[in-house]
Amino acid sequence: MSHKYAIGVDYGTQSGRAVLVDLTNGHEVADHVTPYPHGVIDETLPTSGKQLEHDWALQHPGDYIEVLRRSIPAVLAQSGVSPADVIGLGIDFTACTMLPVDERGTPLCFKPEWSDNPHGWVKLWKHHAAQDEADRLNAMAAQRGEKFLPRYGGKISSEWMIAKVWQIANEAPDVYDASDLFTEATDWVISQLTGNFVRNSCTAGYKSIWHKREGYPSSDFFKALDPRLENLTETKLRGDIVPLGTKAGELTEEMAKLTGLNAGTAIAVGNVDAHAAVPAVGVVTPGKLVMAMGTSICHMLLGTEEVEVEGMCGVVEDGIIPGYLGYEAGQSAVGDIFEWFVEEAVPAYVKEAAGKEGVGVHQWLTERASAYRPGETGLLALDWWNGNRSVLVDTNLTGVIVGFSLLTKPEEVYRTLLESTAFGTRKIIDAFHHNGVPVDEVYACGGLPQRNRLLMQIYADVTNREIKIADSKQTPAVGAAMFGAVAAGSAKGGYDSVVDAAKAMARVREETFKPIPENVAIYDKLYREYGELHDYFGRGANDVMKRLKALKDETSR
Ligand SMILES: Nc1ncnc2c1ncn2[C@@H]1O[C@H](COP(=O)(O)OP(=O)(O)O)[C@@H](O)[C@H]1O
Ligand SMILES: O=C(CO)[C@H](O)[C@H](O)COP(=O)(O)O
Repeated sequence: MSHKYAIGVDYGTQSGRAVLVDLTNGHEVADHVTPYPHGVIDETLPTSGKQLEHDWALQHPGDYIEVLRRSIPAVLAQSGVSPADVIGLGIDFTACTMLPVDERGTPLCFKPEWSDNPHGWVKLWKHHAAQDEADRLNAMAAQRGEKFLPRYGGKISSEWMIAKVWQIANEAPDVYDASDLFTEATDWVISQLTGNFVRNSCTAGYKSIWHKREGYPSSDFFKALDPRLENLTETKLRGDIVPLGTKAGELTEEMAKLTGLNAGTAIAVGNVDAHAAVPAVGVVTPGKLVMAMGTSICHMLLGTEEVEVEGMCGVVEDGIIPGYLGYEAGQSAVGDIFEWFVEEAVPAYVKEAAGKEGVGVHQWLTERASAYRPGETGLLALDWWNGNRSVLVDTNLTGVIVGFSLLTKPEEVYRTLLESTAFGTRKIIDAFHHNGVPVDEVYACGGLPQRNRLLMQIYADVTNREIKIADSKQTPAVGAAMFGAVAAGSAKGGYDSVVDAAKAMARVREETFKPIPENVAIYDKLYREYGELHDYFGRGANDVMKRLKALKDETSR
């Protein structure tokens, strides 16, 4: 049998990337990135220029197809691999990134009657405008003692499906009525590739409160939330829910023309970006935390028992690797915080100096920030620029920096922001480790470990753990390709399980980041201070962040 390949497509926040992977060794033969033509839509609708409210984040579903149209032919051309040797394709996506579609699977925003209604569009994972609905859902679930709540760390996030669907029902009942299905974008793209609509158990479990043994919450619960939602799960959330690695179907003739692949190529069911990354770094057993580090961080961990951990995003049986409980936690802004600083808060002289030296602003700041020892800036920050997604689970929390003086330099602030995200990660690691889900090893993948060594050293020092780095530029995409190979199966030159695929294809670099004992000691002290601030602002001692946000909403209305 000739050499076989699979393609993985990773749909990130700002772009989609395709990787063509050699199935014998996981080698990335070719990759190609397509920035979304419409990017993240958070100010105005591209159709009419209609203004969006605060906390909205939308996407254009056509951009997802554009990624297939541009990036798949590009990797085929770059590699020279024959489409006949590409036996499978898998995708992974941000989540919960959801959209309403009609009976034919057409996104409502493609239809003239809905294109000017923001609720007809894709709500991106970081759309945070359904916080009211999430709060009411959590209060009702707690009051009724719903068994599902502890599985999600005690709180369902406003980023997830039910809060987003309920927001649509509340703010745009006509869109709600016109929607035949609400679907994760990952399942929608797969339905476009294969002509079959199936839901994957990963997003259903983590984002739509579905449980392998118990199914969705009861219709009584949904009725108590809102009578309109009573039959939601049998109607607008209907659809077979199938495990990761299942073959969703085969590439249609139409999509074969668009992508240059052969019709009939095996297509795996959709997956989530961070979850797909886990087998790609070779993690198929418990005790090993995988951090997918980019715009945000998702922390992924396998366990053998269902344990309740404060603020975790969720625990789902078979949610990452079949046979294990998959735990997820996360920080909703990490790279996004650094980007905010670079775009919005550095003085002009920094940009000029970086330009003169021919380096990016991140690199300029990082080089200077590296000259400081831990504690030397006198600064400490809370990493809540986009709310808090784990432990506190509250999108109404905001950022803080303490310790400014007239001598504070931009590179010190940048370093402090890097450190704040590492403290956020340590909170999550501690929550798991001290509650029965051990974290013995840490792995990192995603864009950040490739770009910023200082950041990775800080994470090793703050967590006091050695960090192994994925030997891949596009780890989730490689993971998605592995699932594509599993969908194809060994008879076609793929694999029969993702564990087999990981054994052959996963790769980490030889170089690791090891904690430096003197840094660990200082960061322990700073982490205690971080904990004080965290609890003071985050656990109700001082709700100033929420009052400011409410005032902002009131005055800008
Ligand atoms: N040198 C750098 N140091 C730290 N962060 C960086 C650097 N360069 C880019 N970033 C951040 O990386 C993030 C993008 O991460 P990436 O993994 O490529 O994307 P995504 O999260 O969409 O998958 C952006 O938020 C950006 O601010
Ligand atoms: O919550 C998620 C997964 O469960 C999001 O998909 C993720 O946080 C966004 O990913 P990225 O930072 O790579 O764009």
